[in-house]
Amino acid sequence: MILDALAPDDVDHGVVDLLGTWLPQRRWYPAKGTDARLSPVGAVHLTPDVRVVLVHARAGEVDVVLQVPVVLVDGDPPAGTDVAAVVGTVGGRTVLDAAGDARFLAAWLASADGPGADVDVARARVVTGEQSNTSVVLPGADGVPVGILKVLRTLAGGENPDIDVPRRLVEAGWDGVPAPLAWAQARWTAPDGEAAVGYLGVLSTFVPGAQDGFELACTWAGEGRAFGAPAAELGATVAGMHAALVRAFGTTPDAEGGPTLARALADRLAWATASVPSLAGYGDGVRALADEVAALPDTPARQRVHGDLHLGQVLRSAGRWFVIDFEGEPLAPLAARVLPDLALRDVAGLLRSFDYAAAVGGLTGEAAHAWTSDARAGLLAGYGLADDPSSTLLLRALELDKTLYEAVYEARNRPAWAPIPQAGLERLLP
Ligand SMILES: Nc1ncnc2c1ncn2[C@@H]1O[C@H](COP(=O)(O)OP(=O)(O)O)[C@@H](O)[C@H]1O
Ligand SMILES: O=P(O)(O)O[C@H]1O[C@H](CO)[C@@H](O[C@H]2O[C@H](CO)[C@@H](O)[C@H](O)[C@H]2O)[C@H](O)[C@H]1O
Repeated sequence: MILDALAPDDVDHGVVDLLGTWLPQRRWYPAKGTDARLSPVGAVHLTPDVRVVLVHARAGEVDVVLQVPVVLVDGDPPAGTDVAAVVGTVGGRTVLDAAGDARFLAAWLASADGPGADVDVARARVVTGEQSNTSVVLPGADGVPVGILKVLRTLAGGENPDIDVPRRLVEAGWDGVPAPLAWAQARWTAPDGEAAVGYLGVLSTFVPGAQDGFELACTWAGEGRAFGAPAAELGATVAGMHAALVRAFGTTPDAEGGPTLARALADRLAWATASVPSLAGYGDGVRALADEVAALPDTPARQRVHGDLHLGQVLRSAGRWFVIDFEGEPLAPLAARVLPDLALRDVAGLLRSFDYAAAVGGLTGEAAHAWTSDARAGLLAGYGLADDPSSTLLLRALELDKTLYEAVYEARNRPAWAPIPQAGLERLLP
């Protein structure tokens, strides 16, 4: 079922007036530090008291439709209401942030598609700490977590790889991804006046006792503990994911694979240099490697891939790996993120992560080299990568491509970590 957003009414306008001060305090708000213009584009009424207000936010380069679910209660907030959940008052009704509210969660589940799950919405717990969306853990009647609902904060019409790809992987019989249990889609009028249909969120199977792969690797690196064994298991998991992606989406032969990748590398260099001009110093090295790649007689067929695979996108639980977050590189346009690509791009992403884990774990010099070499060897062996010159060259080119992306990502988001991709560039282009 697709939920239709109604045209904004007085309540929606009143809610949006309150959001000017409330939104900038949310971790997921993408226009922090700006004086964004906010206007309602519509609202999905899940019940008379629960609605999802869709808000157009514009500030500089930011031009997005945000999802703000709210619950309206008559009069003052009920006793025991978390003050952080109170957005304000509209027409004598209190407006509450609904993300973790049982009334919203029950209404959402009742409107969603998919197999569903038996959960106790009264025991919901909002996950703190992540940034781009809001995740809510939903336990069963016994209090044991069953699912995790991701409320997407920035809405987009069309396919959403973070939901569509796991759905297709599960259909293809792969169990290395948390299975989507319920998903909700809405139809709204986009700010350009066109109708848009897109996902509001997804409830996925909760992975119990999950450890974030990056935190795990950093801890092991910090303890000087070799990561080769879990890395090998991760390699096997990624190989299984790639095989399932082929079953689900097929492959696209690419007779021009070498020149295509060489052009992509040159484009990446130009893109990265535009943001971080000092990267121009690596131009000759990048171009030389691109020339080698362009001359490759053939490359593997292209297929759907994860697209932004790194250790922060994998969870480890009871000796198994699970892959999450299939949305691709957040800095790339959606159209580019859903194109078939080289499966080795995902392997290269994980190789880069080992450099990060070693650095964040505090390893330097020979100790860092030994730790990453062991993890790299484990991953490649587990993945089953042929040890031939063509694969080695492709992998090096894809690692270089990712490292250029990371140099821009770190310059924009975490300048203190910029030395990590910088060291990667030195290693890849000696
Ligand atoms: N299926 C799951 N089971 C258990 N924990 C999960 C699951 N999916 C996500 N998480 C936890 O929630 C966090 C945020 O999930 P993620 O998909 O990365 O959200 P976002 O897109 O907002 O960054 C993850 O880092 C992980 O710790
Ligand atoms: O997780 P996202 O999809 O938001 O990906 C972005 O952020 C990542 C950082 O959170 C970034 O990953 C880089 O840092 C990781 C350590 O924090 C490291 O493990 C990765 O190898 C490294 O690329 C990712 O590039 C970016 O798209």
